[in-house]
Amino acid sequence: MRSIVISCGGTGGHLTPGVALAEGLLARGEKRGAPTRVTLLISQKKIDARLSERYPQLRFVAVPGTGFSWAPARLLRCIVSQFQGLLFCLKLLTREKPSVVLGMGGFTSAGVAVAARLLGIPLALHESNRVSGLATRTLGRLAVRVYLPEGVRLTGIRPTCIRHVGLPVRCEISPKPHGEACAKLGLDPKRPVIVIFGGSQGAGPLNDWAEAHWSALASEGVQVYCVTGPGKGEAGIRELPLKRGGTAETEPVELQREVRQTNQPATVRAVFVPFCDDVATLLSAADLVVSRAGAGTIAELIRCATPAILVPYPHAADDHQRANAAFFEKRGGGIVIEQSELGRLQREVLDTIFNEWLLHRLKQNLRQMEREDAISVILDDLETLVRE
Ligand SMILES: CC(=O)N[C@H]1[C@@H](OP(=O)(O)OP(=O)(O)OC[C@H]2O[C@@H](n3ccc(=O)[nH]c3=O)[C@H](O)[C@@H]2O)O[C@H](CO)[C@@H](O)[C@@H]1O
Repeated sequence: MRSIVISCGGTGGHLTPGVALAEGLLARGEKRGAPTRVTLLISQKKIDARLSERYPQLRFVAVPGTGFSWAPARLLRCIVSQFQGLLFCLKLLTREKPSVVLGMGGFTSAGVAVAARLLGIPLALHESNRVSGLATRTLGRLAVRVYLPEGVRLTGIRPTCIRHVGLPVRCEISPKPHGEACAKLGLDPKRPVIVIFGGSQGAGPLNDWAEAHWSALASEGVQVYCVTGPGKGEAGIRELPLKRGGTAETEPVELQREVRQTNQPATVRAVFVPFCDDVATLLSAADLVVSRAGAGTIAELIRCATPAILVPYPHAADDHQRANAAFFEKRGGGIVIEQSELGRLQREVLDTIFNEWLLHRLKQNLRQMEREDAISVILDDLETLVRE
């Protein structure tokens, strides 16, 4: 394949699978001595800039465009910016002449998909969620290939265009030794760790829950590591002194300056950070994760075999997070709690994190869940499409 344009902007959940495919293409090109020119289209949102700066070896281009909304002012902004995005993509595709365009869903896919169609460039779309998004539903008819998660159907698309395949996960996401991961995060590997993770934007209700409950968890000896999301929550380290029996006192102590070097810290710690650049370490340190049910997070939990309690975002488009979470629970990777039921989350966390048999069982199930290499499946298929 000479050149490809991958549209993957808007959220971390769209961008990181695009990065995973781009890394796969670069590796293939190097092995074959025939590099593919990869261009990743992202949005102008801060989260895209934050994530993409970690991959200087890849070529990112920010494209105009905002998400769809029925609110009149935002709808107008969406129409104008999508038109600007279409003009931008027409110019870019005319210049680049890619062999294929791949859209990973989301609002940044619209302009480039229409531009590809107008210029006669084959278009493929990838859907990561268990309910197809607006972009896949509307643009699917323009595509020669639509990749859907296992068992997901989409009406109005020719069945011969559909391939079922999972979410491409970046090569850096793989399980690391638990002790090393804890040490990297400043946590004690001998004590249970719960990670709270709200996806690329963070989740206010999960952050609030972590603030309200970290000291109760610490008093049971459980450490908390909460990724609040950029611009959300209050970063810092909170600690409770240890009692003799190993559980903590109930009065928090301030420990913002000192990071203890000993293997046996005399306190139980809760760490709050706005963003995490090393998700493999984060998930490898966790005995249990409490998170939103974004497709990206779920695929990474599976890759690292980390059990989770999922709290789906109740306002996600077409309620796709509930569908993602239900599938994960059905496969035995963890359990689902509704946001309206956060009152029982502490009990669920303690019951699960101290139940070694259950954690072991969930890990075993997670290891059974990833059966294929999504990157190879998609890249092989795209190469076939281009040859045809
Ligand atoms: C609120 C909402 O509608 N979110 C959607 C958004 O996901 P959103 O971006 O919120 O979350 P996902 O869980 O899908 O993916 C997040 C990605 O960002 C990375 N990351 C996140 C935080 C961090 O500190 N560091 C970091 O690297 C994660 O490792 C992961 O690769 O798109 C997904 C894919 O269509 C959907 O499934 C989600 O429902």
